[in-house]
Amino acid sequence: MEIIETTTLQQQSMSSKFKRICVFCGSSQGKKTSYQVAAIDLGNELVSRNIDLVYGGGSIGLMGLVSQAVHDGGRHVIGVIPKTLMPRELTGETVGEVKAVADMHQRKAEMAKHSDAFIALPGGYGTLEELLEVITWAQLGIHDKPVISMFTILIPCYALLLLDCLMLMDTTIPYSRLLTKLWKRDLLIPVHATLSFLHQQQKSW
Ligand SMILES: CC(C)=CCNc1ncnc2c1ncn2[C@@H]1O[C@H](COP(=O)(O)O)[C@@H](O)[C@H]1O
Repeated sequence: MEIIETTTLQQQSMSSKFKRICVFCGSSQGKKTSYQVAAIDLGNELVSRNIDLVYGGGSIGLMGLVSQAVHDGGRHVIGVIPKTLMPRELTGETVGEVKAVADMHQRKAEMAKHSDAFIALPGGYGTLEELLEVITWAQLGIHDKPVISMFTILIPCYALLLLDCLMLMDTTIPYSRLLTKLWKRDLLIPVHATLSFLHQQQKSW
């Protein structure tokens, strides 16, 4: 305990259980520059903690920003991309390693297989779908990896409204019970605090 408290951030990252994190995020950059800043910050934070990136491949939107930041920082990037989306006009250039998969289902499975944790940044239908899928898999016990939704942190009203509706309907397990590991309510937390939280929690995973 003593040792952990006095350990520097760098030492902590060396001993981090999280070697690779999957980031779900928009294929567009979004309206607010704060989303773009968050994507670049997240990429830089992964680099500073010696964590590699798994993502959906391509250089478009927030996906492009986070992957470029991780790649520029010298960490390994794995882009998992369905063959049908591979034409450059759809996705742009992919940095790092490209894993070609048959379809979207295989993509999600592959992304999950290679990752120790999941973080969602703002995005559209695709991001929301990916986020909900990994939450659902956790609920079913298919994996026991942390899921952090910066989607709901950065877009609190709409995303939380949707999830809160499900809870009001009592059709889903409340977040707090679903995954004590799933962090949701702390709004406006900067990216580095999100990663620090993940580090603090890592013993429970
Ligand atoms: C045909 C077309 C419009 C391609 C756009 N290009 C794309 N290239 C790669 N992955 C994507 C693309 N569009 C959506 N995705 C997937 O859906 C997520 C983002 O979708 P969205 O922008 O949130 O909804 C990404 O994490 C990625 O897994």
